[in-house]
Amino acid sequence: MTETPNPHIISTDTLTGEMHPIRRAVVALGSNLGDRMASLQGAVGALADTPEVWLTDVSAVYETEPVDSPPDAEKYLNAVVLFDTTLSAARLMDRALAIEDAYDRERSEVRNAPRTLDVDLIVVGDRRSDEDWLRLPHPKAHERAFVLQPWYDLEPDAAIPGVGPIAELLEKADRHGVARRDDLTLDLQ
Ligand SMILES: Nc1ncnc2c1ncn2[C@@H]1O[C@H](COP(=O)(O)OP(=O)(O)OP(=O)(O)O)[C@@H](O)[C@H]1O
Ligand SMILES: Nc1nc2c(c(=O)[nH]1)N=C(CO)CN2
Repeated sequence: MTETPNPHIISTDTLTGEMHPIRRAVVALGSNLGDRMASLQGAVGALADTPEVWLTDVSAVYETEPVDSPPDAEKYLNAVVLFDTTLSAARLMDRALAIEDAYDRERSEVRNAPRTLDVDLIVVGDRRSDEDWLRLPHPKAHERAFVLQPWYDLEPDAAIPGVGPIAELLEKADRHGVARRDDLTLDLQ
């Protein structure tokens, strides 16, 4: 793992010249197709290798019943990754999509079709966005136990900006079918 930088660092985007302060980000990973652990670990490694991204923590792995999915969908493995970054949310979104593509993610017309890898941006500092290509905070994170539970394990006092503390959200969420797999672990790298 790379060392977390001084929190007062501000980086200048080499293309746009924009200045970005360092921000905390939470990314949720999911896989229910192929070698699920290999995809999740690959995504953690790819995030760790991203310039201007400094991983701070990776959660336990949870095996979860598919939510809002086709009837034959297999169980997911889910985890969350926490990091500091000076990248803009737009660049993080590009990076998330590129990491999914690197793990053979197919984009199907079927809603919530099985996928080798899903990389969702949950929060990026207090950035808000309501564009189709970038919604922040993630519009479904507040009701998804497969996101809230692994995040809560790492940061019980965290909150989703503009929504509320994750401890309260988790109490209201349906935790059925969300099982911690202590036999599976992801390396921070
Ligand atoms: N916070 C976000 N995280 C990830 N993708 C996002 C986000 N906001 C918008 N998107 C857009 O959503 C598209 C990816 O949708 P995808 O098919 O992966 O959604 P999904 O993961 O199936 O659904 P869900 O949003 O329910 O998790 C991308 O084009 C991406 O730009
Ligand atoms: N358990 C679980 N269910 C899901 C998941 C997921 O990651 N885990 N992702 C989905 C689409 O993003 C739809 N349903």
